[in-house]
Amino acid sequence: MPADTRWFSLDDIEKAAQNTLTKEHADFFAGAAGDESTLRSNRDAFERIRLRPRVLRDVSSRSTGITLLGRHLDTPVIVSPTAFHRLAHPDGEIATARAVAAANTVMIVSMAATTRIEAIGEETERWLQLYLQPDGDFTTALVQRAEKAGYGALVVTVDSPVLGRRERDHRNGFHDLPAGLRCENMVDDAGTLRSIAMDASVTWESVDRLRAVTGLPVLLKGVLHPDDARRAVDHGVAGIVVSNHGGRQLDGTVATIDALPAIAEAVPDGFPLILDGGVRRGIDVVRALALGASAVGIGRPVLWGLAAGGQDGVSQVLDLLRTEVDEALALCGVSRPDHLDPDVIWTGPPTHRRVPKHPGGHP
Ligand SMILES: Cc1cc2nc3c(=O)[nH]c(=O)nc-3n(C[C@H](O)[C@H](O)[C@H](O)COP(=O)(O)O)c2cc1C
Ligand SMILES: O=C(O)C(=O)c1ccccc1
Repeated sequence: MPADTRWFSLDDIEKAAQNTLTKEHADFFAGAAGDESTLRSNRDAFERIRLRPRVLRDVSSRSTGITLLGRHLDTPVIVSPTAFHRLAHPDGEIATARAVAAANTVMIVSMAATTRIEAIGEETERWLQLYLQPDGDFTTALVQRAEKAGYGALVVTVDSPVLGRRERDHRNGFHDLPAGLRCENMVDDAGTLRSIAMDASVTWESVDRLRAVTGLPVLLKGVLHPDDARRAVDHGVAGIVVSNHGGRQLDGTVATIDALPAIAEAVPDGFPLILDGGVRRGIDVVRALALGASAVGIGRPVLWGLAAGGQDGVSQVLDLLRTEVDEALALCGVSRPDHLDPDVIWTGPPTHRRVPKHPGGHP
């Protein structure tokens, strides 16, 4: 990275990342399923929600810290699980974990990581994302490794009975990792590399079976329906990630920020709810927390940070967002994330018409 490069927004970092990636890898990171309409609506829905700040409230003493699953974090932004970090940068998941440790937040490590889970940031609070495999013994063995390595929770992705059709990848013929990279945690005891199966037969009983073999808290990722959120609570789940997988699974799903209020209504007060999908600004974090999220996750911006600048790039992504959250809180007249509530959201008639950004992003 040239020393004079300065990034002022996640948008800048996305642009910088594009210059370091091949088209097929950039498309793999950026792309989504079908017409990519969910990918766009995650952003549009945030923009539609307008804020109604309060004034004259002495916000000179502020914090962006939160408590999530009993841990204090310095920022309400955590890292959602994304595959293949070494495709973005040679330091891969290890660089991400170091940046996450420096920001004192949580990294959800993907089952499709290109680094062994034991080698990823012992200094970091990390949770392991799982696709429940048809071979339950394989899943259990991986869970035991995560326990031994000090992972703090398991995050089961439940929006993927089959993989979404990402047409960019099909057009580009992107099906495999390049030579030298592989899903390191899919190597079994016999040394054989397995592929990650999307198991269409998983049910609530599969979640119960996982809970029975681990003492770790289990969260579900990919819930959009309030009845599923209620059911998750009934099944003893420790938290929910309200997610549409960044639009990469079922195209046409509701934007996550639009799905959130009904889910927040369905679960007990204080139940951990993490929202991801389209979070790009501090004001998006404020919108999500005001509407009932305990924290938010970011997916693609972490990959852009990695691609643009390795560990330092991911640090810049997390630092920019934390700074923006702090400023947005102040400007809303709120001194801490847990003081946000729906009162800060405009509920009158729509006031916003989406205006395309000026080409290049500058007026
Ligand atoms: C390149 C890429 C890989 C992903 N890999 C996984 C994965 O392995 N497991 C998973 O549960 N979600 C995965 N996701 C979804 C993210 O966890 C997250 O839900 C989504 O990216 C959030 O939206 P955002 O990218 O707009 O922030 C992936 C997303 C992207 C963009
Ligand atoms: O979940 C995803 O979106 C994803 O891209 C992925 C990639 C490889 C294995 C599993 C999931």
